[in-house]
Parts: sequence; C-alpha cells; structure tokens
Amino acid sequence: MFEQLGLIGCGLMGGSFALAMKKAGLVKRVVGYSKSPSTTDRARQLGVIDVEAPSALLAVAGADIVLVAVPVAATEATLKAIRHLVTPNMLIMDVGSTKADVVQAARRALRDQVGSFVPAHPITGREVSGVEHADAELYTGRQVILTPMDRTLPEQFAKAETVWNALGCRVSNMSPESHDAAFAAVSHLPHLLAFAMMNSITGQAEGDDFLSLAGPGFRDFTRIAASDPKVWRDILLSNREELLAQSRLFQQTLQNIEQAMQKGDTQALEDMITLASETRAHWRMGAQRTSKGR
Ligand SMILES: NC(=O)C1=CN([C@@H]2O[C@H](COP(=O)(O)OP(=O)(O)OC[C@H]3O[C@@H](n4cnc5c(N)ncnc54)[C@H](O)[C@@H]3O)[C@@H](O)[C@H]2O)C=CC1
Ligand SMILES: O=C(O)C(=O)Cc1ccc(O)cc1
Repeated sequence: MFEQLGLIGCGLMGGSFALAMKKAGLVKRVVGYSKSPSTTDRARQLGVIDVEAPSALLAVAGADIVLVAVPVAATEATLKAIRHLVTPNMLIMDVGSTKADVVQAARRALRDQVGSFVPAHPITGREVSGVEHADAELYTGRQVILTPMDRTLPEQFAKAETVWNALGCRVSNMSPESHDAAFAAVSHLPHLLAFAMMNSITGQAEGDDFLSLAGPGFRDFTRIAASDPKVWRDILLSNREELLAQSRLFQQTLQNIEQAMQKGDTQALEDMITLASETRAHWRMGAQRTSKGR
C-alpha cells in the first residue's frame, strides 16, 4: 500500500508501528530518524528501520507515509523541520498522548500543508520505552482515536483509518478538546497518582523498607510509575488544565472517603467502596459505551 515510511522517533511507539506496518505488508521500506544517532543505529540493527536518516527532513524525503512518534513537546519543531517536503499526497500522523496542543502545533508548523496531518492517539503502550521494546503486536486489537481538524484532507483521513484498521485497531474520532478531557481522567491522572504514590513512599525515612514488603496490589497500582520521564513530563504539561481539574476532583473524592473514616461512618465507607468495586468489576478495556457520556 505504501512505498516508504518516514519514521521520526524510533522508540517504543514508533518502532512498534514500523514493525507492525512491515509485518502487515503495508510498507516496502522504513527510513528512520531519532534525536540520538545511537538510537537510530540500534533501530537499524534490530531491523525496525531499513535506512538511517541524518535528519527529520531526510527521513521524510521520498516517503508517502510519515509517523511522528516523539515526546509531544517536540512535535512542533519536528513538523517545522519537515514542512518543506510535505505534499498533499503524503499522510503524516503522530501518536501523541495529548491532542489539543499537538493540533495547534501542527497548524503553526505546517501552515498550508496542515491538511496532510491526521492527529492520532493509539490507546496502547507500556511503561517501558525505547526501540528495544518495540513490538509488532503492540497495536493489535487496540483503540485508536483520530482528532481531525477542519482542514484535514478527506483522502488522508480515509488513508489513516485504513492503515490503523489494517493493523487490527478499532478507529474512532473525536475533537482534540474532548479527547484531552477524557484522557486527563483515565490516563494522565492515573500516571500522576502513580508518580506521586512512589515519591510519597520513598520520601519517608522507612520508605525503602516499606517497598521491600509490597505485594501484587502495589505492583499493579504503580506499574505505570516506571514510565519514561521525558514523555510524561511533556504529557502532564501539555494537558495541564484538564489534568489539574481531574486532580482536584480526585482530591475531593479522597477527602470524602477520609471523612467517613474519621467519623467512623461504616455505612458511608462501605457504600463508597461498593460503588468503586462494582464499577471496576464490570469495566472492560475498550468496551463500547452504552449509555450516558459527553
Ligand atoms: N509509551 C506509551 O505507552 C505511549 C506513548 N504515546 C506517545 O508516543 C510518543 C512517543 O513515546 P514512546 O515511544 O513511548 O517514547 P520513547 O522514548 O520510547 O521514544 C521516543 C523517541 O523519540 C526520540 N526523540 C525525542 N525527541 C526527539 C526529537 N526532537 N526528534 C526526533 N526524535 C526524538 C527519542 O530519542 C526516542 O527514540 C509520545 O508522544 C507519547 O505521548 C502514546 C501512547 C502510548
Ligand atoms: O502502560 C500502560 O498501561 C499505559 O497506559 C500506556 C499508555 C501511555 C500513554 C498513552 O497515551 C496511552 C497508553
């Protein structure tokens, strides 16, 4: 389907996309660029990319599909660097975890070529980063949210849907703002809490001793605290308004539970735990929404 993928950011998400595209027979050649030459070199050694490019611009030369898979704050500079080679026939996508910022960055950077850009967020990933963890199956069976702009070209949007469907993903669309509000609640806040949880324990004199005693519940709750610092620094800042609003709601809910504990209000405490327990027991990842919502 495509001749050449230009991959900018040869890490977990970009590397996995390259492997998945090759495995599905959707691309003949992958030309990759990452900020550090040793990463690009490693990506070639691992067979994730076929050719190393010395710059983002040269990774795009001759490409008919481009994936930008860098920390979200690097999106604007990356798109600016490639703008002169972007054509209306080229499909450019990102995989960034935030979308309002990315869309604004794309408008500023690509200007009259912004129609080629289809903002994308695959709802998959891991707490490990880097090309060593790239996995051809990472996207299989997962959701991908597209947040097209008014100027997104219908042909490029249709191509984006076709690519993700061919990789086994379920594709849906929403506005960048609705996307950021939802993912502040179900992705960015859980990461924030996991980071805070780890630091709140290690900040105590006996923190290391406590950690040595922790079991599977702690492991499950904190797995995502091991995520990449640069990637998550950018996400927390990029979606800070929505995330701070979610953090305030969380703190209010925590206070309600603490109050019931302080008052010894057995019934209120049990009711709150029952609500959480039943909701979590029935929740399934990626299940279609059945009732209310925005
Ligand atoms: N890790 C995850 O689970 C998920 C991450 N994402 C998004 O995917 C994007 C990439 O994240 P990962 O692949 O996890 O990170 P990663 O750290 O594995 O890969 C990022 C790569 O980009 C390179 N890079 C950084 N700045 C660059 C620049 N200015 N120019 C070129 N290359 C640059 C890094 O050297 C690295 O190779 C981020 O925007 C993140 O929000 C989206 C869904 C899931
Ligand atoms: O590791 C996990 O389970 C994740 O939740 C990964 C993840 C990280 C960032 C995203 O934007 C989407 C998914």
